[in-house]
Order: sequence, then C-alpha cells, then structure tokens
Amino acid sequence: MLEKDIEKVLVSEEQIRVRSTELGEILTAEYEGKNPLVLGILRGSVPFMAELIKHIDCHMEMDFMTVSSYHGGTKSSGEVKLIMDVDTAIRGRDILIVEDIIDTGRTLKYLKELLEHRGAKVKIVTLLDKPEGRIVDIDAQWTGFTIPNEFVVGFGLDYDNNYRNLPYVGVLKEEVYSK
Ligand SMILES: O=P(O)(O)OC[C@H]1O[C@H](OP(=O)(O)OP(=O)(O)O)[C@H](O)[C@@H]1O
Ligand code: HPA
Repeated sequence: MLEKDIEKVLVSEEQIRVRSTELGEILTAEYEGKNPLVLGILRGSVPFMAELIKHIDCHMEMDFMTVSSYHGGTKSSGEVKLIMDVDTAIRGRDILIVEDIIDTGRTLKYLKELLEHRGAKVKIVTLLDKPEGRIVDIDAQWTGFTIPNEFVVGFGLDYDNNYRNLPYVGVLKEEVYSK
C-alpha cells in the first residue's frame, strides 16, 4: 500500500540489517566496561535504535530525547526545539547518540553542545548521512550509509509524520508532494 508512493529504494531492509549488525559489533568493542547511555532521538531514531541495540553485547542503559526542527515539510525550519529532555544524570557519562539522519547538521550540533555542556562524553552513530545537505560543521563517529542530497523516507524517517513504518529507506514520487 505505501509502496505505491515510492519512486526508488535507496537502502534496503537487508542492507540495514547487515550494517546494523556490523555497527553493533564495533560499538560493543568501543563501549565494553563503560556502561554507556544509548540516547535515541525521537521520533525518527526508533527503528534504527531497536535494530542496533540487539547487536550491542555489553552493559548499556537507554534513554530518549525529543527535538524537532522539521515541521511537516521537507525543509529544516533552522530552529531546533527541545521537546522532551533526557531523564538520566549525565555528568561524566559516556553517551552514544543514535540518530536516523544527519542532514543540515543543526539537530546534532545542538544536542552535542547541550550534552557536552552538561559534562557528558558524546559520540554519535547515525543510520544515514547526507553530507551535501550540511550547513553546520558536525560529523558522526559511525555512519550506516552515506546518501545523496534527496529527501528520504522510511525506517523512521518521515514526510509529514508519515512513512516512518516502511522497512527500508526510499524516495517518494514527486506527485506525493502535490497531494
Ligand atoms: O541534520 P538536520 O537537518 O537537523 O536533520 C536531522 C533531524 O531531522 C529529523 O528530525 P525531525 O526534526 O524531523 O523530527 P523527527 O525525528 O520527529 O522526524 C531527523 O530525525 C533528525 O533528527
Ligand atoms: O531526508 C530527510 N527525510 C526525512 N527527514 C529528514 N530530516 C532531515 N533530512 C530528512
């Protein structure tokens, strides 16, 4: 049903599964003995977070923050809003931010500075990186896939809060935007 709105698949379900397993193994080695706080950024990170943590084989805790800067369309508003803060003490803590995408970089720059200001040691893993979208200087330590400068949906990523439940990452047909 949703598939009829998709122009092309950029990253398949199988590719996501394989890469998440690889990243989980790398993160296990990185965080063994450090009990990191794995911090999912709502709402887009939920499917990737769920897939990734199955493969992190060391003690860890998890928490969530909600921030928002895209209000319904395909363009960043330029302003990052903190909607829900983390609920865990973070001073001195290793934090692994889990994101679905870095595009302009504004969301992650805001979050990294906020958490570092509170005394946390912050690293970032993102499912997708769109380097051509970058407006501010920020990079992830670990990236699933580097993608071209196109608006994408699926596996957590939305257009107008829809299509997050697609099991892969794809590009919408042009006609969907004019509906
Ligand atoms: O690098 P940027 O240009 O800042 O874009 C990346 C952010 O945009 C999306 O979040 P959004 O604000 O749409 O909220 P959502 O996770 O609820 O979709 C996405 O989940 C990232 O958090
Ligand atoms: O390409 C995108 N798709 C969905 N949400 C996003 N937030 C930043 N970039 C994107």
